[in-house]
Amino acid sequence: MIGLSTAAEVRAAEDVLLARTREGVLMQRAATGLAAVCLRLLGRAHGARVTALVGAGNNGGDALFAGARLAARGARVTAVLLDPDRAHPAGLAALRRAGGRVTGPEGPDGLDRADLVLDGVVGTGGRGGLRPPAAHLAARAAAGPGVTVAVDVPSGVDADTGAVDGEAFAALHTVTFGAVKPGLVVGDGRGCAGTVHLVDIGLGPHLAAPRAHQLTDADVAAHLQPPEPGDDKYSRGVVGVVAGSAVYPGAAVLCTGAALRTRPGLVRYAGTAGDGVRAAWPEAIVTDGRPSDAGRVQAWVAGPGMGTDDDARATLAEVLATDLPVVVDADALTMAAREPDLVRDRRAPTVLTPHDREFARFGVPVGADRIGAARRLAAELGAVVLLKGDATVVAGPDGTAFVNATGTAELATAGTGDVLAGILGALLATGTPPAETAAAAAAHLHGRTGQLASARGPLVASDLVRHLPGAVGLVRGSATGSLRDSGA
Ligand SMILES: NC(=O)C1=CN([C@@H]2O[C@H](COP(=O)(O)OP(=O)(O)OC[C@H]3O[C@@H](n4cnc5c(N)ncnc54)[C@H](O)[C@@H]3O)[C@@H](O)[C@H]2O)[C@@H](O)CC1
Ligand SMILES: Nc1ncnc2c1ncn2[C@@H]1O[C@H](COP(=O)(O)OP(=O)(O)O)[C@@H](O)[C@H]1O
Ligand SMILES: [K+]
Repeated sequence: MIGLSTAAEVRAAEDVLLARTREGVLMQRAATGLAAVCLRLLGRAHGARVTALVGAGNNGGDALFAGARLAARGARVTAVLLDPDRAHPAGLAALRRAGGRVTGPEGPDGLDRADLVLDGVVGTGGRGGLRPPAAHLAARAAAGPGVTVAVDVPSGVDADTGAVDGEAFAALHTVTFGAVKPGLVVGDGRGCAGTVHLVDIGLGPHLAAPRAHQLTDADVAAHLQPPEPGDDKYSRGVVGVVAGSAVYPGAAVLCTGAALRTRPGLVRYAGTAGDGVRAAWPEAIVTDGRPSDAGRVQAWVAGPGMGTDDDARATLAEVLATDLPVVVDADALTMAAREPDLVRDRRAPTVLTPHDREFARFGVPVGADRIGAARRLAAELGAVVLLKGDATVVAGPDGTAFVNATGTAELATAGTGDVLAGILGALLATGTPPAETAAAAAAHLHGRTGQLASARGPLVASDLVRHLPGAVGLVRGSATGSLRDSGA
């Protein structure tokens, strides 16, 4: 798991370490790591043109020291000081000693010819969007030829939430120190950060346990283990699906198929799309009756394509009245938003899977802080909230959060959400991981499946179902690979 630490958590750990190390040691560690990534990106130092945008705080200090290291190896470095009187004095002296050039915000900045642009305007000390001279330089850097590299956090991005209030630096790479900040992987900040490189500056032992994480293939593989000799179809988790309708059988077919393809134990379907499900998935056990006619299950998936009429409402209420985990998706979300007590009164885990418009039906729009929004609704309803999007966020009622690290924009097509609901049902039915972890694992697997299914071109939702076994194998396989890589 990759921990996501807030700016305050990083600062607290830095304070402990600063008191125990010689002055400037942490900044040197940061600048050394930063310069090493820049060298890798440049491929050579000698003759490379580097422009560093330098603000008045320690973030600017990192950029100046890294610039000094690059200049010492023969790079032609220009530091653009946004506030010349307040630039980090030791960093500035180091850059000058190494032969770097220094100019002001209106001076010859070299942005039109740079091979690499360092953004050291602001880091974790930043508030709000970039102000005029910095905003103008950031826009020129984005339009210019240089590889854009943000120091710690792209300037203008809120490190904790990923919110961008106004202008921000658009980086192709972000070199971040001590811990990955949530704002680099979620919301608008994710788009500004590009590829994130983590530099270890020794904060690890002093960091508070993070309240947000990203799962890796290895984490998810632990929930996708192959069956053992003693397993039977029941022990692998029995999923119940209430979805689709006679008019719209597609959602039921996709959801049932996804549950079967994730963990082929047993899937029971109850509803009015039974004929479609029977035709597509002879493996499923289908009843045209109510959920209580379906037989015993270990988790329910409710909602995709089921409608919101009185009959659908009664079906949803029946499922929610059980003491089993329930995925509340699509039409079931619309009904739950009308009657939140249906969810609030439950004791068994409930996972709500809204996209932004469905989320807003619960009263407040998502806004720029996606983790905060998911946490708020999760706490209010005592449920797990899986907020779909470019980087899907999962939050539990206790504030535990996950940001998904897999996926592709090719998933923005009808029916892919129905597939996610089916995957999630399959993972919940075994009852082993906590519901928020199961939800995060489902989002991870769904994203990997999207990547696999779109490797050669656009995907439709049924392609996802077809590629699920391959994606499960891929996640299991790369987990084994990463264990080997680490020498375990
Ligand atoms: N504390 C430490 O020991 C370490 C800090 N490090 C670096 O220090 C950074 C934090 O440094 P600081 O706390 O000095 O703060 P920053 O350097 O992030 O920002 C503070 C400065 O930015 C200005 N500013 C704030 N918002 C702005 C905006 N929207 N537009 C333009 N200017 C704005 C402020 O007026 C202030 O001068 C980290 O992000 C990291 O890069 C690293 O060197 C590692 C060690
Ligand atoms: N731009 C995007 N980038 C990555 N994933 C996306 C993007 N847009 C949508 N997705 C993913 O695709 C799925 C869409 O689900 P949903 O909106 O419920 O679709 P539907 O209701 O048609 O099934 C979600 O898992 C979401 O995270
Ligand atoms: K920065």
